[in-house]
Amino acid sequence: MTPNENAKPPHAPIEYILNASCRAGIGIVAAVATFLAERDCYICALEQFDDDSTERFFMRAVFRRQADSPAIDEIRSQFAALAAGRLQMGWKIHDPADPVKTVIMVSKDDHCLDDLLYRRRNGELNMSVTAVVSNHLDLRPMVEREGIRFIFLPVTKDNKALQEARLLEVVEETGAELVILARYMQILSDELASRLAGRCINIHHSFLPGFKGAKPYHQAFDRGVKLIGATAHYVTPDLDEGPIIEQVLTRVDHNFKPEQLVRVGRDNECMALAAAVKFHIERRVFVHGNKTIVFRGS
Ligand SMILES: Nc1nc2c(c(=O)[nH]1)N[C@@H](CN(C=O)c1ccc(C(=O)N[C@@H](CCC(=O)O)C(=O)O)cc1)CN2
Repeated sequence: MTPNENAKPPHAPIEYILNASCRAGIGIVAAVATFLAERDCYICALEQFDDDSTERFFMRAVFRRQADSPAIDEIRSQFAALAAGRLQMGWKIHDPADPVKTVIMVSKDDHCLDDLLYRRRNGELNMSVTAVVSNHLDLRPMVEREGIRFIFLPVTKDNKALQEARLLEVVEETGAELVILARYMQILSDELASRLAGRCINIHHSFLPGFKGAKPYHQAFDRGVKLIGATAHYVTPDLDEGPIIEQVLTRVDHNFKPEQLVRVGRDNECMALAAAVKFHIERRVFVHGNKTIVFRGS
């Protein structure tokens, strides 16, 4: 059997991810590093960012517990005390070994869904897909072939609220932490978008701000663009206006026919969405106002 290059080596030490943010100031990194060192924890990655405009500080630390380290829940409760003190920190310690429970929403286009499921299969995306929800039946066979639950929720002007309530039930009953709009072609209501704030990622078929609405690549052809792109962003009530997580661009020129632009567009969408989902799952993304801080690592 060919070795899976993505597979983690057996007995890889357990790593935890600390995400924290607070008012910028002196000694924050030192305080966190000292806290971890005093508990015999080894910091194997640390990234931080100071937003001068809002005097806000953000950090992502990856650390390993060692033989003499307290249990992780003990570390969490002890860190709560530190964070509640002078630092006044918002924080969370994640166990990256836990697959992120995810609901994927699709309409008729299959390229992003297919790409995400492949990357899940090869271990690139540590997510467990609890359901695929669609307003069309086109992709049911490919989803059920993967052994994943397919939920058909056709949307009309009259049943939109009911179907959105059903979607929220699916998210809650499956414990989904993430919703991915993988070319889902219905606009989520303000209420649903707000309920899913910071945990719903959409792929937009252009380099935002760009060509809105139908046939963006034909609009690109008519406009004679030299670059085409795709944008993965968190969903907000404002269509295509959510915090951008990742963008992918490809240089094109006058030789590209519309169908070729569509093909390049599909690849861009898959790459931008997969990268954004990976950053989210690896706890590399902070939302700050209507923007993101993404600790991409080395
Ligand atoms: N609240 C939000 N919902 C959605 C967003 C978003 O940014 N905020 N993004 C869209 C995806 N999308 C572009 O990326 C998009 C999808 C659909 C439409 C649209 O006009 N849809 C029509 C119906 C079309 C159809 O049935 O095929 C509509 O909803 O009336 C625009 C942009 C996903 N949802």
